[in-house]
Amino acid sequence: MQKTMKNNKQAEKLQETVQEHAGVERPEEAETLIELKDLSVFYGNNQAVKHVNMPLKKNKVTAFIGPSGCGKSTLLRTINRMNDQIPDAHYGGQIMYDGVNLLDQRIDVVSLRKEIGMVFQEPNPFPKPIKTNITHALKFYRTKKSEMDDIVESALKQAALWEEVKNRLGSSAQSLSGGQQQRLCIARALALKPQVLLLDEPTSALDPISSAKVEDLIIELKKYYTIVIVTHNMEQAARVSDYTSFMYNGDLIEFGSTSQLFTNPNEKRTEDYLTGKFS
Ligand SMILES: Nc1ncnc2c1ncn2[C@@H]1O[C@H](COP(=O)(O)OP(=O)(O)OP(=O)(O)O)[C@@H](O)[C@H]1O
Repeated sequence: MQKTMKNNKQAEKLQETVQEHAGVERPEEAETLIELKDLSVFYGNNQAVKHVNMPLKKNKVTAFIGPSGCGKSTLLRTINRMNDQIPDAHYGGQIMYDGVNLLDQRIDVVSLRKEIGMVFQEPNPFPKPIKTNITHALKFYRTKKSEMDDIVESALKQAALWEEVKNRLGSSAQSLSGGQQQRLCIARALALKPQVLLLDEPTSALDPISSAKVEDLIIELKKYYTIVIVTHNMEQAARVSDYTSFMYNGDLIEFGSTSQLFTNPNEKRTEDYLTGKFS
């Protein structure tokens, strides 16, 4: 018999949000783009992620939630091998994408990061003109000069920033607001035509209005991209994600559709976290 979450204010609010926003699709009904298989991540002897099995669904938003230090960002950064930059980081298991294990040492990580782009917590545009922020990386991929303007316009339009910056593309990116800078960082990733966008707490440094714009953008972008987001904000996870993974102490405790996980979790620890019994 299914259990329902004991009522408290936080749980009730989350349930309302999820009912308003989330679809009812079940994981087995959606196409898997990336499969994490028995994935472990270590920093030296410290195992930050423990034997995680999880699908990432195509053209869906998956949220990673859980208390601080549970391994969300580590898991996210492993997907496009950003953790390779940490000297004693190492992995076990597989990340299967298009028949290839992304953890294979023969993988070209520069091409991988083009395919699987990342946006960080703090907006980090280059201290250069807005346009250069988009074109800079394109040069490494031999993009023709004649195509640059079209790519800049299309990336900024997709990131819902074009109207705000089209008349000042030569101005410094640092003249933009925090929220605009974050959308510029999203545009910079989109210009490389990725399949997947990894977002590491993309709104935590933003004011509520800018956060809402980025959330609207995420919902719009999933038509074209597969998105994974780490967030501490449960309301945000309930608003933007189709699937949610709850992590605790390096373990994946529960993965499911956001509507199921937020309204009817299978695991007691998920319920306790969602009802604020620990944070
Ligand atoms: N660069 C690093 N070197 C060594 N250990 C690290 C490093 N980054 C993270 N860790 C450790 O890995 C574990 C998981 O950290 P991680 O940042 O992935 O968790 P998180 O859930 O994203 O936390 P938060 O919500 O606070 O950002 C923690 O024990 C952390 O101390």
